[in-house]
Amino acid sequence: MIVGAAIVRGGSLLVQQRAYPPEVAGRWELPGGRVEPGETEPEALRRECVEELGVEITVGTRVGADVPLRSNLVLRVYSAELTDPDARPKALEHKGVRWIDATALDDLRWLPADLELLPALHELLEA
Ligand SMILES: Nc1nc2c([nH]c(=O)n2[C@H]2C[C@H](O)[C@@H](COP(=O)(O)OP(=O)(O)OP(=O)(O)O)O2)c(=O)[nH]1
Repeated sequence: MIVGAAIVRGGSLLVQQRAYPPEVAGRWELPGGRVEPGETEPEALRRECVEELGVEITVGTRVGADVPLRSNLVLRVYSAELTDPDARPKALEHKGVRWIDATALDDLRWLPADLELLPALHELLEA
């Protein structure tokens, strides 16, 4: 299971730009990663956000349907907020991070699997 966090603040979504591997470097994704043995999905998201962004998040509810990835993996997204709304997420393992509003969702060069999440992300940001 791969989990992703749709972190929203004031109508904007936090996105991060992959630095590796070369095939996908420069493409955008949601913070997150693999759920390790013994972790719950929210625990994995909180760990990944500390590792990738240096921030604590509060995990909410599921966003969209599971997206199948290669080799028996699926991507499952949860809504989230910064626990401290004034925290400044940093690109610790990525090329960059950015807050985008709903109008920018469709213009980003996403990882291919994330395109399936766009309707649900629109709904989340426009709610
Ligand atoms: N974090 C994240 N991964 C995504 C998204 N969309 C998508 O296809 N993926 C894929 C890319 C990777 O193949 C996989 C997550 O790998 P990762 O490298 O971020 O995870 P990780 O830190 O746990 O690393 P590893 O143990 O797999 O090396 O999921 C997304 O929006 N966010």
